[in-house]
Amino acid sequence: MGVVFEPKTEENKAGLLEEFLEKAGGCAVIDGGFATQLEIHGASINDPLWSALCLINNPHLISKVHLEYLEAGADVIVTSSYQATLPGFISRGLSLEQGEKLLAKSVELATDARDLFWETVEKIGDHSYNRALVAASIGSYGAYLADGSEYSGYYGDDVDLNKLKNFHRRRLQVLVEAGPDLLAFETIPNKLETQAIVELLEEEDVQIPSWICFSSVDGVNAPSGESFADCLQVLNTSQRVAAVGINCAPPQFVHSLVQKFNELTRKVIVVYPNSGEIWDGVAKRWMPSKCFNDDKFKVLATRWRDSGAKLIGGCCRTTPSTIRGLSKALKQSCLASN
Ligand SMILES: C[S+](C)CC[C@H](N)C(=O)O
Ligand SMILES: N[C@@H](CCS)C(=O)O
Ligand SMILES: [Zn+2]
Repeated sequence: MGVVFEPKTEENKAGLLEEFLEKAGGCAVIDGGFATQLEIHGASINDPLWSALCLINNPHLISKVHLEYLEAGADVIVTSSYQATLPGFISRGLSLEQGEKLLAKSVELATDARDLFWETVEKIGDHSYNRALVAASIGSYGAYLADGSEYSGYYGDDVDLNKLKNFHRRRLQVLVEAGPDLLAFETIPNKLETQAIVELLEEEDVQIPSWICFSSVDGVNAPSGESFADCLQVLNTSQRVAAVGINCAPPQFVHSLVQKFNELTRKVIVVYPNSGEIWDGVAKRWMPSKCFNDDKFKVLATRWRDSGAKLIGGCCRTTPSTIRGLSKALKQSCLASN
């Protein structure tokens, strides 16, 4: 029988992630590529809103994908809000209020799927699932720009700390209000945005634990070329950041980055790389590169776990099948080491 995790009150949310990990046996599984699985089901997301387009025109598909990842063994599911932004929705002719409702809906779709799935498996009795946590996705400013800059870290000379804080503020408030268990800042590419997030979490007195994940294109530094030592120094000062790591970078970079992060932080380390394909921000498609199939991904994942990562999943171009294999491998290795 898996872990049943009691909902937390405002005052004791801070330790939620650590407690969850402990009860789950030391490591937990995150879901896989969300937009990828929407596309596999036929969603057309070649749009400035990318996967968030489905919040407008296909919310049922979002629920279906959440359920598929839960069934595959995800302990944490990430909402469909990666590229859901208020300016993005407004530029499609939606009102501010409609945009805010869509953001809240992204959390509601995930929590409803989690609750429905849990109700179903509880009836089975003997199962190995944990009651999943819902992490609200907050994509970087570069994701909103839809120009590939989440992989370059170059936002232009007119983008300063205040502009980034103002970009993130209202969406953060609305997502927090919707009541997810965690906040997942994804594909952060530079130190300036890291600073903006840390300051914003403080200014908004956010009680929900966050993870902050960077992309990486060289396997050594943040995409901007700034060192992870510099970026993590900013994060280490924040009590509100529970976990730090890497998402949507190629799998072959992850092992050495986990080792590096072990030296740079005492926070939980989270990794969910993509399949190894490279995003072409101009052509807006994934280019084949050193791709990792599910079997290779699974083997690497146990290595990431052995080197200290405690939250492990997949990002773009990974699927429920990737997560199923990874979940089996990690849960076996968690049990073996406990
Ligand atoms: C994680 S990337 C593949 C998301 C899509 C990108 N921000 C774009 O809109 O082009
Ligand atoms: N949570 C997002 C991240 C894109 S990089 C997704 O899986 O689609
Ligand atoms: Zn990704």
